[in-house]
Amino acid sequence: MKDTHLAERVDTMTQLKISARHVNVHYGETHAVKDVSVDIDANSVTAFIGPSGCGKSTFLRCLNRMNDTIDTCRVSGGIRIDDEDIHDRKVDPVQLRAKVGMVFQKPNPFPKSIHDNVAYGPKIHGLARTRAETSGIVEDALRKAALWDEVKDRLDAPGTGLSGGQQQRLCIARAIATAPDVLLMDEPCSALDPVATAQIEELIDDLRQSYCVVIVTHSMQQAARISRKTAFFHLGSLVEFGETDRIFTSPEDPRTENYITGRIG
Ligand SMILES: Nc1ncnc2c1ncn2[C@@H]1O[C@H](COP(=O)(O)OP(=O)(O)OP(=O)(O)O)[C@@H](O)[C@H]1O
Repeated sequence: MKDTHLAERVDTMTQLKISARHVNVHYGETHAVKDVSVDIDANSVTAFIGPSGCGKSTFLRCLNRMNDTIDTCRVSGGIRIDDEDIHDRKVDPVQLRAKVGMVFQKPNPFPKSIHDNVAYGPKIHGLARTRAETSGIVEDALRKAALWDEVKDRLDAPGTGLSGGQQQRLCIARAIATAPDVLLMDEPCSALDPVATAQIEELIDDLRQSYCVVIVTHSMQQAARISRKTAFFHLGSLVEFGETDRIFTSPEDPRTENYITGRIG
């Protein structure tokens, strides 16, 4: 009996990727994220949902210290990834962002070729020393982003010339190319049509096997389709967090229920 408990505990421990404790974020006088604590699993998709302005994106940006780049923004509390404090003095935020990649709402390829968009990160992080190594990383990342077959014959063409959905997959390939463990996605499908959205959702489902994916979405249907756990935010607070199926079928907090039934938000 004891052994079973231990096995369960070890299993739980090995699955934990990100642990946030009492995270608060202020922009000047605005208290955007209020005392948020949450544990996020490895190799899993976790969705952040909630009405506009509830702090989902702000909290997401805490996970790779992207808020450090905003002058008025103050973050307090603890965030550990693989049990390492991401605010420790020895953590270089640029390295952290390579390990915790980010994909934004609007596809934002660099004004460079498809190849160079993906090669850029590995080059600046010293992951590729030779042309052959770079090509290998580019191909691997484009394959993982389910884009290789569509672009392999035109790697020198500009990334900005691709369709919206292809551009977003290029941005995912760019994030993957620096060998991250975590992929943060801030409404990655909101600028895409339903076909491109379905392709990205399918891709996220594949990526889950190798990465910890955290996605902010306005679409509850999307959260229900792709995530294993869901966090519902409201007015800066994390109101409820748990298995996605449970959150959508039997939420514990009336605010969650009001949101998923369309009464707020
Ligand atoms: N750069 C910023 N400077 C000042 N205030 C900001 C900034 N970014 C966000 N805020 C404020 O912080 C609060 C949370 O915003 P945030 O963008 O995190 O919410 P959200 O839930 O992601 O919203 P949405 O779904 O509309 O993107 C809001 O009141 C917003 O106005």
